Amino acid sequence: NLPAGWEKRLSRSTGQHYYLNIYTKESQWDAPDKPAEPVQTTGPEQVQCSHLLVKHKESRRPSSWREENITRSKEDALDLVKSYREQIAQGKASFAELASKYSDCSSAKRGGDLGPFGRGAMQKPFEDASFSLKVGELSDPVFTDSGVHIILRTV
Ligand SMILES: N=C(N)NCCC[C@H](NC(=O)[C@@H]1CCC/C1=C/[C@H](COP(=O)(O)O)NC=O)C(N)=O
Repeated sequence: NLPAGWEKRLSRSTGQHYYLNIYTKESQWDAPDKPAEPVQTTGPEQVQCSHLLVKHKESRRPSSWREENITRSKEDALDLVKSYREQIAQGKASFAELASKYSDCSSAKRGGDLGPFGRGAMQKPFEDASFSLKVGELSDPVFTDSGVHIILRTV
């Protein structure tokens, strides 16, 4: 029978069976004769990201250079972050421009730049999002105890 790490599939177009390597997602017509190996992808040691943080009343520190006492709801923070993301994605504003104006993090002064960081530096949801972005990619909204972020991986 089938070696480990493979799945037998039926090709709808040809009616033939093919074999899918569940790790690499590659497929082949002939039956595999040895187990498929999990691929070890470690990813980068460090990344550099900028972020735009919108805090809300449940943030771990509901205060920032912009606003002494932040009282907006988490939903309102998410709506704001989505609107900023839309403006950036549509090329209506640059990430750095909006981060410097609206980010509730002190990194706003640097267009949102956090500098290079490795795993273990940032809160886990932020780290996981940052390390899964390609260089130049803009994240979807990310929630941490600090608030709601969008993240741009720059290096
Ligand atoms: N290594 C660098 N450059 N600085 C140390 C970062 C420490 C780290 N910070 C975060 O995880 C939050 C979320 C992502 C960015 C970030 C920035 C926070 C957000 O604002 P706050 O909730 O703190 O008021 N402001 C600064 O720390 C942490 N482990 O708490």
